[in-house]
Amino acid sequence: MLEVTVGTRNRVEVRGGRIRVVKATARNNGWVDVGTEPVIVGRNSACQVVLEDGKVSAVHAEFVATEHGVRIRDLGSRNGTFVAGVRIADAFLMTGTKLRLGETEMQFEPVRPERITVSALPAFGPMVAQSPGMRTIFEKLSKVASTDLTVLITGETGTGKELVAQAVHQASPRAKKPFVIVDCGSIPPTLAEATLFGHERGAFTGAVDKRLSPFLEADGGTIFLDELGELPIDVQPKLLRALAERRIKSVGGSNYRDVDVRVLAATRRDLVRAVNTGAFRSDLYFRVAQVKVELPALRQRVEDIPVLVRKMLRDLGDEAAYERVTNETLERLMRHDWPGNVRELKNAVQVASALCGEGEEVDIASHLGSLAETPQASPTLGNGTANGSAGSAGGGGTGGTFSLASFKGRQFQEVKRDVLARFERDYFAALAEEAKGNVSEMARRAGMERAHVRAYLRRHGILTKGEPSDPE
Ligand SMILES: Nc1ncnc2c1ncn2[C@@H]1O[C@H](COP(=O)(O)OP(=O)(O)OP(=O)(O)O)[C@@H](O)[C@H]1O
Repeated sequence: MLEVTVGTRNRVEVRGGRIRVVKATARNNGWVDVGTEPVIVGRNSACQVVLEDGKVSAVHAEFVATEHGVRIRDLGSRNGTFVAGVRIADAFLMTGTKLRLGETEMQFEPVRPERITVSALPAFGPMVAQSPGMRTIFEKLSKVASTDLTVLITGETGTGKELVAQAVHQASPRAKKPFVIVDCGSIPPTLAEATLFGHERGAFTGAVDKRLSPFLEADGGTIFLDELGELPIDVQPKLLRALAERRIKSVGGSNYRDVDVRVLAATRRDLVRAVNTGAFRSDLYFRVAQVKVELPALRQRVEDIPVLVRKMLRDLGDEAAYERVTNETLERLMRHDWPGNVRELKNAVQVASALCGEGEEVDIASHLGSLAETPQASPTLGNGTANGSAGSAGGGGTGGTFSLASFKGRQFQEVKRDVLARFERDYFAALAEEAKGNVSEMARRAGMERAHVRAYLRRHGILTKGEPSDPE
């Protein structure tokens, strides 16, 4: 059994370095240290190292200290980033080397001694981790939580961006005030301003009622701007002004109102790259990214899997079941590539825990990918299958029966997968009917997150036509 470390603040070693411009003009010609906070180099005046070079992009490259050395990442620049004469997208710098950005030559050297020790925390709010990367993030979050700094959280789907935002709010002095989520990805472009800042009755065709701004709903608390990268470009300057001046005016309103909110934002998109393509305003980017938190994909931190599994079983009220998760299962989980990240793991743990009998092995590895968008499952079960219908092993709302004869000669895991798929389809079809297709209501009744419910609906082709009756 792999052991789980749950303890107090510990130390993590990262390898830092320093960079300086050796040729061409730069506002800062001295050495700039590269630590665990990213250093952005580019032409934009908000960059930490500003290069006055027409061949350099607004935000060109980023440097940050990691356990593997200083990571240099090209941020989608037009003319590229070169390390020792080789164009790179992403690289780790371990030894002194020459860099070129546009026509500017730079130099990198590792710090002496090479390793910087930073504090790290094994947990933050409901989140747990074992990997040095996540523990360093928890340490950073624990420091910024008490401030009013704006935090930009990035990461693939299911890495925990919303959970981080909630945890920061909970750990902040604003915890007793509202936490309001605005999903910028689902705002129709024409309604973006009215959705963000509210509108008066009759302000435009269709504005039959007055609508309060989420900034006012969150007064004294925190607003979480999810999928910020999807915000239409024409509303971006208005958001920037609202953040800078801390006041807003509703569409059709005549007065500004002061707002007291802490802003957290998240995006799956690489926003800094969107700055270079012109899809996202650089001034808004730097305003929102006062603190940047980049959540690694689960496949990049597989050592977190055992502690996550244990925590998930604990949340399900059965931490003792961790003893029934074999090393083989954990190893299989660690080899999986996790397209759905922690959400996919949580789903597999929930299903495995629900299906395993008393004292049986918790077979999480058999339920991987159950959130992936796969075509309809279970071709061999239910009504109209080639198999007879002797005996029933469940059966659901759509009236099919599972054929015991169809189990014969087939491997246990395969049959179990089929039965489960059939159960999922019947369960969600019945739920959709009951909740009249309202995804929020379905999520409430099922005790699941909306994203999960949507994934199951898509997987089984239920309400695929844009979830028409879902008012979200
Ligand atoms: N470190 C963690 N510890 C425990 N649970 C976690 C952790 N990270 C994520 N989760 C769980 O994984 C699921 C997905 O997390 P969340 O919704 O925050 O992801 P997200 O990055 O916002 O996803 P998306 O981009 O798809 O909206 C949630 O159920 C959350 O509780």
